[in-house]
Amino acid sequence: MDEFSFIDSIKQKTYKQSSIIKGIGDDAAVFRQQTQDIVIAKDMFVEGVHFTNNTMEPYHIGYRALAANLSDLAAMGANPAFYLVAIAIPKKWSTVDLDSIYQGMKDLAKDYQMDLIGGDTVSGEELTISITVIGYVDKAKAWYRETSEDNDIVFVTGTLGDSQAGFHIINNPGQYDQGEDFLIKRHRMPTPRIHFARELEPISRVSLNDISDGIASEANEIAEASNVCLHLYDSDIPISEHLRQFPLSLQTKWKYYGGEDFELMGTVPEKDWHLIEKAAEKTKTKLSKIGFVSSESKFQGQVILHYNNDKIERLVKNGYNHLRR
Ligand SMILES: Nc1ncnc2c1ncn2[C@@H]1O[C@H](COP(=O)(O)OP(=O)(O)OP(=O)(O)O)[C@@H](O)[C@H]1O
Ligand SMILES: Cc1ncc(C[n+]2csc(CCOP(=O)(O)O)c2C)c(N)n1
Ligand SMILES: [Mg+2]
Ligand SMILES: [Mg+2]
Ligand SMILES: [Mg+2]
Repeated sequence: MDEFSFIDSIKQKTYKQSSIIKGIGDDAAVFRQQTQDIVIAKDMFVEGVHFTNNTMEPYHIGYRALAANLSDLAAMGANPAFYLVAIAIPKKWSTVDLDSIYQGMKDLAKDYQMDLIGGDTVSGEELTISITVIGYVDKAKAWYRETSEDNDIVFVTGTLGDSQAGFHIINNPGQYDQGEDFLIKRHRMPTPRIHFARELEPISRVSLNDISDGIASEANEIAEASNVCLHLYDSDIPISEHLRQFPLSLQTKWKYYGGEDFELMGTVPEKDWHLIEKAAEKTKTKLSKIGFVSSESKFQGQVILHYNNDKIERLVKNGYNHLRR
């Protein structure tokens, strides 16, 4: 295999998006846009940091890398259209492995009619994939973290902590007999909540964030950006039945600080709560009300956790942090 036949092998023969003018094959891609706002995000996926040859098969590497990127488009409310893939490939990876990585991306991209329109290929020491995703929202309909207000309802999709539980099971084989496949799949093939997020478009205001580093981190990002306090009820944080087999200390650690669940959390005015419920119903997405927003100055920019016994404490930004030394 050489670089050019590799590129040829990943190139789509046809494109699904009608706005594409030039896809793979020149110095850059070209698409034409007139009426909507364009949303762009990038996330990297690195061997030894996000996966090892023990935690993921090549197919999962591609799937999970694109899923994380799509999750950011979901958090903006965007409709995905294009992706570009830069990949650094160590010598030990075979053509078959690379095909599987791209098949993982392709299968997920198909669910959203996305086209691969470019990228870059280099050799490297660790497998590294950097994806850029591009999508659209109606004019001025992207959802931002800084729009949360007093009395909003705080919500989250899905269940939290599953991905880290799956990661733990992969690393401790044979020790758990319940929900193994479910939890491991949540780690390897998370579902970006695009369909749910797209249904929110009629709502006047939603503050939205995807959960890549753990809800403790993402809830604080909304609180800080909006200068409000997010109050969360510990007993309302949704976890799967399979997470309950683990010691409480691990359940707590994973649901708040685990990350890589790629669920969405956000806040919405009380009057629009029924619209969020409708979006969840229509897209068969699990939805939980987990708290409320206050603007009291004492707790501005903070997240407060409420326990059943009326005890409260600050939930600090202790999620996954790449640069914490
Ligand atoms: N090295 C960088 N250079 C330029 N901008 C960056 C860089 N790293 C992050 N950003 C920007 O900083 C903002 C926050 O990025 P961050 O990666 O924390 O968000 P995220 O993708 O939602 O989280 P995660 O990476 O955990 O999925 C985004 O606007 C992102 O584009
Ligand atoms: C081999 C291996 N070691 C550790 C982890 C855990 N992990 C890596 S990155 C991340 C947060 C999200 O990253 P990002 O901020 O880049 O989206 C988490 C929880 C893993 N998945 N695989
Ligand atoms: Mg990022
Ligand atoms: Mg994000
Ligand atoms: Mg991200």
